[in-house]
Amino acid sequence: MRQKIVAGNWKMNNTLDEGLKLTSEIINMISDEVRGDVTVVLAPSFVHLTRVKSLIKDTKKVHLAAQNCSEHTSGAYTGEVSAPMLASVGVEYVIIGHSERREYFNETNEQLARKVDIALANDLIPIFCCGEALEVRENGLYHEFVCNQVKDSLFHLHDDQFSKVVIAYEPIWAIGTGKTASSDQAQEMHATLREYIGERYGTDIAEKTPILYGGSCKPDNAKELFACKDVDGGLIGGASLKSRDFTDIIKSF
Ligand SMILES: O=C(CO)COP(=O)(O)O
Repeated sequence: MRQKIVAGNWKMNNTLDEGLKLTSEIINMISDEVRGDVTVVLAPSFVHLTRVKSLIKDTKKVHLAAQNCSEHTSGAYTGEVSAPMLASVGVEYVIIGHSERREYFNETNEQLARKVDIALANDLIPIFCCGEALEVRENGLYHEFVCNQVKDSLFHLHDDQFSKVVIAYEPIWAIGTGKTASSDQAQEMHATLREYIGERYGTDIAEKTPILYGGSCKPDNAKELFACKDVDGGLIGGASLKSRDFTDIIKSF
């Protein structure tokens, strides 16, 4: 059985008080009712990581992610946050290659490959994001586009390294637009990715790789998306900022 994961990407939202309140509400709401095999991950901003960590550290169900890390280990990179720094405050996962980082901060597949390496070297689990823009979807070349993102940033990894990676398929046209991919569209892309991973790493590893869906995932569509054979959970943006919506999504499994 593949690991099921629901991760909340808070992006650049929430003051400290708001983030702590949201975290406490989520902890309380999921206490008894969430399936044991669902891993819940919260990705607050860097400045809130340590405080959120102190709230979640006694629960086994909620884990901590950062939204990004530097491709460098240390040094004169003003404003950057390194993977060793994240590991040292108890972060377990790191989102790498979100489409907003690719678009607004010009992150390239090659740079993301270096971030993945440095995350793994520091025992952080990369949640590697991929996904196509609307024009790529419409010109029909989205399979090649998304598979190339995965190849260029991940396929240099050895089997044991790749086995630690979580993938998030987030079609850009569905992010924050309210226009989710249909369950058929999500399943099709997830199955393509799994097959492509299988060609490189073999069926065993491909079958164990969690592939999350992201893009306007909400309580009213999560059940249908999560029921797809190759959808192993979600990377949730807007709906992760409301405790009720986020926990309803978690309970959709
Ligand atoms: O980008 C996302 C998660 O990383 C998805 O955002 P929305 O759920 O707001 O569409």
